[in-house]
Formats: sequence, structure tokens, C-alpha cells
Amino acid sequence: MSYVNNGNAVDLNSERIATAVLVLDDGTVFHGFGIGMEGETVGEVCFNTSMTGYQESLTDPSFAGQLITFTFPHIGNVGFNDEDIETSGIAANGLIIRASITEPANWRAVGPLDDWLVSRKLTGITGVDTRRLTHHIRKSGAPNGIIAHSKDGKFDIAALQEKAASWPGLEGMDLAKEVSCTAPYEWSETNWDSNTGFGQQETPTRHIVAVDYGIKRNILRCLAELGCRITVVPAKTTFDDILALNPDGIFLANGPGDPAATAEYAVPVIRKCVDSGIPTFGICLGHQMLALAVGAKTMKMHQGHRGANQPVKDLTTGKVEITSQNHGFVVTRESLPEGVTETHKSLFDGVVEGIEIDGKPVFSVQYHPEASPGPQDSYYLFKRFIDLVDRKNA
Ligand SMILES: NC(=O)CC[C@H](N)C(=O)O
Repeated sequence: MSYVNNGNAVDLNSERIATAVLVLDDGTVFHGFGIGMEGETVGEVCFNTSMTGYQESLTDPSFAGQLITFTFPHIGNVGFNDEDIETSGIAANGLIIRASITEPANWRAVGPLDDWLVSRKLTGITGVDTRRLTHHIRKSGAPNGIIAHSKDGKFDIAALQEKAASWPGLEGMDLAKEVSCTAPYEWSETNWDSNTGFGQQETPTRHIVAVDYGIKRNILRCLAELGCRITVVPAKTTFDDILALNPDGIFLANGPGDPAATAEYAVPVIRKCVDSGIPTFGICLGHQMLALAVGAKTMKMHQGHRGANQPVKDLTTGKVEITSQNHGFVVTRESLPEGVTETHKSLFDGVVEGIEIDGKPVFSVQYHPEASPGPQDSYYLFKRFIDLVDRKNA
């Protein structure tokens, strides 16, 4: 089959065979060119507006169950390296990009992105009109979709649509338990430096227990950098087992899926963390589950926040910060009960971006102060957490 440009694909070399398709659950089809592993991958199709950091996004466990559309057209042009990785485990299900991947041009690159995609068993598609796709998502909400990549260019579109349509969708899906570690481990790596690479912690003075619902490595590095010894524990760890580790503070990680789907195991444990008076800090999924634990509600957003230029106002100081974000669920303002204060608000669409529990050393944010990728304006939140720990220990 020779590829006929039907207005969907942007690589105009019409002699090339279309070796991949993206089929949405409503039957919309985008033809393009396969990258990464041959095969099929299904998930919710979201879009991410970050211009940099594609490796960090693709390895962020919070993207489990999702096919990422990068709105920035040139993805892959700095190849891959072995450092910008947020997990070696499950993360994004696939990627959708516009321009063909060029040869890597970066001093840190160890090879072309395509090789890395294959090594991670990731399937993707290039040549997609990502502006049209993003417009579709903005209008109709995030659809389920499937990417099929086959060198022979033969696709059964009806069967692919059926697979996309029968995927259950992220609402109600519990993925935190799928991506979590299965046994506790210690973390001691600190921030990256262009001369020396990642550092190693020397004399930590506080002990933080981080509950892993899909934790990004850079969160652990930020905590280690500030003098925390960290024990990472699985998502289903009981409160008694957390307490037995004698933590000075508890960290509730980011993670994929619907926060409400963790109601059986994470939410009741987090309720006990709040009641214990141990300083507790949550990021993204951790924030959403903390809100559920104190009686608030979450809902799926029509359009998630995914990108590295999202303005947020810290309502406690009046300062505006530019943040890195990746969420498709949100805590609803009207459900916030008495005793819970909204501390941060999105300046894009006004949704709740942070809360604190009155009279308790407990707070959380919906966005990503660890960046990776993205701006570091919100790094102060880690210091706010450490201050709470130190005040408690004083
Ligand atoms: N980054 C995250 O922790 C994401 C939280 C949740 N899965 C959401 O999509 O809203």
C-alpha cells in the first residue's frame, strides 16, 4: 500500500508507506509513521504542551494508561540519555508526535530516541497533525485511542476502533497499585549537576517515609538534597507499618489513575496520617487522595493540565509561580469541608491547586514542585515541608 496523504499526516513525502495509525474510540483516524516497537498500544489520549523533557514525561508513572500527544512539533531531537528517567518501571503507554525524529543533537545524547523507545517497548506514531488532534481533545474531552505500528502498513481500522472503544477508560481505574514498588527501599541520590552528575547524600538528619503510588525519582532527589533519609514503601503499606519506621515526615506520591479508586487502601491510611500529627506532604495523586481522606471529592476534568508553563497563585503569599503539571482529575472546590483551606489556585482555569489542613502540619499541591521537566519556581514547597518537620522535632 502506498501512502496517500489525506490531510492528516504532515510528512508530505507521499512515497512513504503509512506504517502507523492512531484510531480514536469515535472512529477518527490519523495516519502516520511508526516509531519505537511494532505492535499496538491503547490508552487515553492526552496532550502535553511542554517544549522539553520528553524523556521525563514518557517515564513519569503518572502517565500510565495514557498516550501522550506532544504539542511541540520537534520531539526526539536531543536523542536519549540514561539520566533523565523518572522510573524504570511502567509509565506512558505510547507517544504521538508531529515531525519525524531527527538525528540527536545534544552533548548528553547516547543514541537516537527511536532506539530508546524500542528498548522501553514503547510504540508511537509521527506525522500526526497534532494541532488537529489537540483541538479535538479540547472540544470533546480526552478520548480513548489506540496506536498501531506495523511495517507492512496493513491495518484493520474497524477492529482497532473496537479495541479503543472497549478500553475501560481512566475514570474508576486504579493504577497506583500497578506502578508502585512491591517492597520498601532506601533512597540516597541527590540532584543532578552538569559537571558531576547525580550526587549522593552524606549526613541526612530527618527520616521521611515516602508512600509510592507512582513516585518520580526527582521528588526523592529533592527530599534527599534537603537532608532527608528516605524510605520508600509500597502503596498498600498500612499506617502501623509506616509508624513502625518512626518517620519525622510522611510524603504522599504522585501517581496514575483515578484517585477515588484508591478508596479501599490509600485513603484510610492517609486519614490516619492526618490524625497522627506527623508532618505530611502530598503531590498530585497524593494531594487528591489527601483531599478524599478529609472528606472532599475529586472529579475527572474535561481537559487536564499537562505542561510546563501553568500559572498558579499561592493564596497564602499572593505570589504567582509557573508550574509543571500533569493531572486529569481535580479536587472540587465546593466539596472542601470546614477545616481544609485552599492554598493554591490555577490561573488558567481557576481550579484548586493546593490545600492545607487547619491546625495540622499537613498540606498538598496538585502540581509538580520537583519539575522534571519544567520550571523550578515551586521548589520552596519542599522547604515548607522540611520546616514543618523541623518545627515538630524542635
Ligand atoms: N501526576 C499525578 O499524580 C496525576 C494524578 C491523577 N492520576 C490525575 O491524573 O489527576
